[in-house]
Amino acid sequence: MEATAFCPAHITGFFKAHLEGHGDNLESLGSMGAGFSINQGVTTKVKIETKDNQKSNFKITTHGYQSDKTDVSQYVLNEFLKLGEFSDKFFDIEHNISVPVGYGLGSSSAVALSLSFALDQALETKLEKTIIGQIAHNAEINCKTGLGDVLASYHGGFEIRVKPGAPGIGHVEKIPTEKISIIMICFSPISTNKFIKERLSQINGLGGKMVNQLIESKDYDHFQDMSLEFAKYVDVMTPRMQKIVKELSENNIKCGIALFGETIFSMIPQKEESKVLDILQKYSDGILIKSVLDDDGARVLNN
Ligand SMILES: Nc1ncnc2c1ncn2[C@@H]1O[C@H](COP(=O)(O)OP(=O)(O)O)[C@@H](O)[C@H]1O
Ligand SMILES: CC(C)(COP(=O)(O)O)[C@@H](O)C(=O)O
Repeated sequence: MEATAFCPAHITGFFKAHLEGHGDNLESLGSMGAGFSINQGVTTKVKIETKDNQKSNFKITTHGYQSDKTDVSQYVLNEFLKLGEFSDKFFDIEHNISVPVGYGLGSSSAVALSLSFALDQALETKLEKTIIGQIAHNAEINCKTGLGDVLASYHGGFEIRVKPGAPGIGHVEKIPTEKISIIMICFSPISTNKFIKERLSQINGLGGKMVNQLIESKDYDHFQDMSLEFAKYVDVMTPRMQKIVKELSENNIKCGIALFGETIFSMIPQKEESKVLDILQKYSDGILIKSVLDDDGARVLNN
């Protein structure tokens, strides 16, 4: 039994945390906000074998960008283990992570959701799609690695999260766009876990107001302006980021900040791509990523 699934990386431009909800069940927690999913992300392959005399019942291998922990994957696996009698099974899990981990590109949510889809397929548990999403969402909330990324990357596209919560509870409004390119430069990671534990309480209503404004304008340039304002407000702008934002703006190029990371993104018409690349390529200490939107969201891949 074997299955592979993909989940796009997701970038948040601004958000409002919802960490108190109905009875505090994890599915009702999350965030409102806005962002977009891209066609790079995490591909997860699950192979289920018969357990021999291995000590553990699972092995997690990561290809591509590496991470310091795998607790998100373990949470998802444990939730599936509760669904049946799998004590004679060995789970060989392989994540292929094509975006850097910890830079605001939602790698942890893409790990969780691609694994949840792959496990459902490989185990033939035939869960409802929203339940598959809820398992991944709960892993993120539990490990404090994200709030709204699972809801967003479940749906894909350029989205406004108008109601917080896991798939099936939260709602997104997708904003249709012309064919645009996404260019990003990533300099250093910011731990979402640390931010949620230490600084989240200092952020108040701005993200919620921005959601309402974007519902009105539905415009990606407006989204980028608000993302910059939000990043200044939550005080994540470094001098290096300010310098690049200034240079892009002097060349009439809009950009925003990926939360939480020292990462700048620019959503631009495809014909302007080379202008942005020419500027960002000079900063050779950053990881440059060129992408397009993924409109489909997380999914099982046919092998
Ligand atoms: N299987 C996993 N793969 C990648 N990261 C994981 C995994 N399990 C837990 N994590 C944690 O999630 C963190 C990445 O999440 P986060 O800080 O939110 O960054 P990102 O913006 O990339 O989502 C990693 O540094 C790691 O501590
Ligand atoms: C911004 C964040 C809280 C974290 O995002 P990341 O660092 O990519 O895990 C996100 O989950 C959201 O709710 O919008």
